[in-house]
Amino acid sequence: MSDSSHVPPLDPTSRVYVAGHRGLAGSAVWRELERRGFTDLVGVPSARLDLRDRPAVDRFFDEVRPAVVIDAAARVGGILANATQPADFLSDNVRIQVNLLDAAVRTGVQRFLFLGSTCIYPRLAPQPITEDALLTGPLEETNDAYAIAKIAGVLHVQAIRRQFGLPYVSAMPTNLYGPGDNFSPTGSHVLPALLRRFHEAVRDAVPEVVCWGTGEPRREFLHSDDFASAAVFLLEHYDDAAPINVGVGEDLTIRELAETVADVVGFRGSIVWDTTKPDGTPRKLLSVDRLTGLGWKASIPLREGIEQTYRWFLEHEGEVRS
Ligand SMILES: NC(=O)C1=CN([C@@H]2O[C@H](COP(=O)(O)OP(=O)(O)OC[C@H]3O[C@@H](n4cnc5c(N)ncnc54)[C@H](OP(=O)(O)O)[C@@H]3O)[C@@H](O)[C@H]2O)C=CC1
Ligand SMILES: C[C@H]1O[C@H](OP(=O)(O)OP(=O)(O)OC[C@H]2O[C@@H](n3cnc4c(=O)[nH]c(N)nc43)[C@H](O)[C@@H]2O)[C@@H](O)[C@@H](O)C1=O
Repeated sequence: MSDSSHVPPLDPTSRVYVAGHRGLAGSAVWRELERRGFTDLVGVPSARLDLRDRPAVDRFFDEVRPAVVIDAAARVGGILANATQPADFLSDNVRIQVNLLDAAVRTGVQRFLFLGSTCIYPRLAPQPITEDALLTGPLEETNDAYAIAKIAGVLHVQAIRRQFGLPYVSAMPTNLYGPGDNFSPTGSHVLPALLRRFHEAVRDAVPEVVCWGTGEPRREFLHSDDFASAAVFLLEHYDDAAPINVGVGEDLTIRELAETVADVVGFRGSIVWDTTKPDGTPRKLLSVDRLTGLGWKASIPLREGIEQTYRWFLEHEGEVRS
């Protein structure tokens, strides 16, 4: 297990490259680093640096020479995007992470945080899911291609530790939400999708909202600001080959989530379940014992986080990703 005592604190003047700094997780990590006084942050939009382009990534690392890399860049999407574009999810994510990790090793990056996902764990893993459930059973079919890419990333980090002795680590966030999320009606995750759908139903006086699946699956949700706090904490307190779960350790049904979102948004109509859409994994509640054992705990209650994200959505409705 990790030994926090030998992880040196991050120097706030060191150059930190946040890959995917405009995304949900990356933008929150950026804000957290700024809040903690980091003065040399680097971020480049995908339109200027496509991380699938290996020569471009190599040139970027040669020029910029970051000391620390947080990899929050990936092709990311909800259950439908994953199920319908598996080749893109596998190919893009393998290329992005391989290019970043290889360039980091080659140019002497000191610390690297790779972000996986809870979908790396078997579909029917015992609950709550501990980190040692990895590779113990079959994956959930709706996101197996994405999961295999992420598992390759975890193994790549472990191989780098073995071969080069570098203190690179992997974190497995549970389902995230927050300001700057993707609110696409078909491509996004459930929480932003429902915020938007219920909001539009209220706005347009529609009496009925359709949600996907049976409503029975259980999910856990972590606010992106909490995630960012954990990410920086891990860079300073975690140095182990095993991936570490990042979550709250509590879940709810999708039906309960829909009712909460409806209440926050002020929707008083009926909720209908479209069972032609997939449920996905029945449950993926994380064990967060390893993380809490190091001294970190989530602090934003779900209802409060949803209210805050809805306020953000209202202020940015015209510019949200869709
Ligand atoms: N959201 C969630 O619920 C969860 C997310 N994760 C993981 O966290 C990480 C961040 O996810 P999240 O913030 O939600 O995702 P987002 O979609 O919000 O952000 C992803 C970022 O990756 C960048 N990106 C994508 N493709 C490329 C590319 N080819 N070249 C350069 N940059 C690229 C995008 O940059 P740009 O904006 O410039 O186009 C974007 O800002 C991912 O690794 C994801 O797998 C893990 C568990 C749950
Ligand atoms: C983070 C995680 O995200 C994905 O896995 P997922 O947890 O299944 O994610 P989801 O948020 O899309 O769905 C959660 C549940 O919610 C239900 N649901 C209801 N109504 C809507 C809806 O309107 N949109 C969506 N997307 N889901 C809906 C939906 O049917 C499912 O039962 C993978 O990309 C995976 O690879 C991954 O890592």
